[in-house]
Amino acid sequence: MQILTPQVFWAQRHGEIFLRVELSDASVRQSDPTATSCGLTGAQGHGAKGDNQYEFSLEFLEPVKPEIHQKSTQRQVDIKIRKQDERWWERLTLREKKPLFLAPDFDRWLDESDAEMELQAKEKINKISVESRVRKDPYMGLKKGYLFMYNLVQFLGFSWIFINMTVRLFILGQDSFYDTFHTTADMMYFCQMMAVLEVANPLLGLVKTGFFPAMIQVAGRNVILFVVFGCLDEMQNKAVVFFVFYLWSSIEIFRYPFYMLACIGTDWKLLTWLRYSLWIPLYPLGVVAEAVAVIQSLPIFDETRLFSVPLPSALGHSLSFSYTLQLYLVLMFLGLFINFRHLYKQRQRRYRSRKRKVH
Ligand SMILES: CCCCCCCCCCCCC/C=C/C(=O)SCCNC(=O)CCNC(=O)[C@H](O)C(C)(C)COP(=O)(O)OP(=O)(O)OC[C@H]1O[C@@H](n2cnc3c(N)ncnc32)[C@H](O)[C@@H]1OP(=O)(O)O
Repeated sequence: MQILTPQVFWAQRHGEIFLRVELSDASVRQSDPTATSCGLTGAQGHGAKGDNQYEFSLEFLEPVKPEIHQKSTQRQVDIKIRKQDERWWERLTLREKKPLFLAPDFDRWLDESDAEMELQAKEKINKISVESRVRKDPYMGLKKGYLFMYNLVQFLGFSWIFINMTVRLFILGQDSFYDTFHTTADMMYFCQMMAVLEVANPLLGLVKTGFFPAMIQVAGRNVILFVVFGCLDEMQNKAVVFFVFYLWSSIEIFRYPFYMLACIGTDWKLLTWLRYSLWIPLYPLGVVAEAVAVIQSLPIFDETRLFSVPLPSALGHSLSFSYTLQLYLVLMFLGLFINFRHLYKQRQRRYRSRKRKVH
């Protein structure tokens, strides 16, 4: 019996080869696939020249995986082969001259860029279906609602402080420096007490923030606010209060709205940039302003003996709290280093992942 070659149509994607063999009602035996070739042997079916035995073999341009999916239907034989490496082939066969029985399958045909778009769309659908399969946290809405409200309250509080100080600066000029504490301290107390939640939030798994950087930030500010300014009347009308409060609030009026938008899955480019860039000048300036406040408070603590630790008479009268603050000054710069590194990494991570998303 004469053995004929069937008409074979082909198309490709980055990861697969599709072959459509024009053989109806075929009983097909697949030739043993190798890493670089595939075909059919002894296929009995109805082809272009009627009922007959058909076979073909193709030597591929690049290696393929040995497992082959083959399906014989009333109209045709479909063969799907996976490529060894997921990349676009410039042609199907090793030999540049295409065999006469081979033609493009225009029903499946895509050029490289269309196939890439199809791949991206598939990946997107897969991602969505995986996400929807992951069990939803039943308290997600509650958590997001709480975080949104927290950030909103902090945003309003710090905006009030910032606007109040800016307006007073315009109206009173330098004179406004000296009564910053009396006009804004209550609101600052409120905001900074609330900020303790920022240490609790990562512990409760509500946000991905590192516990340690948040603790350094909140504890560092609260020592300055409640101990250095809050406990010493003499410090409260010093100009340094203005600079400390102004630097704190300048970052927070951008950080909290950024978090608010994150809670509702939104991201404004400019706001994100401000949140991840403003700290570069503001954080060191803030720590310098805080250090000036601590240094100015040292003689006052020495004089007033506030928080001094009584010592046995052989060792002297008492140990001034200013020694603790001198140690704190060293910790401040250590804290600055830790948080500066943390914020730098956060910035890198944010912009690296965004770049990856764009490409
Ligand atoms: C006895 C005491 C000892 C202590 C000794 C310590 C010494 C202290 C020295 C240090 C002194 C510091 C004093 C401070 C001075 C100043 O503040 S000066 C002014 C300038 N300051 C700043 O710029 C700092 C601002 N602060 C911060 O950025 C943070 O507080 C941080 C903890 C330092 C870092 O923020 P972090 O949250 O880690 O980074 P993010 O990238 O923003 O967040 C991570 C992810 O978590 C999400 N998230 C975080 N919080 C919230 C929230 N409230 N609501 C919703 N979502 C939140 C955020 O969206 C991120 O998610 P992804 O984007 O999905 O990653």
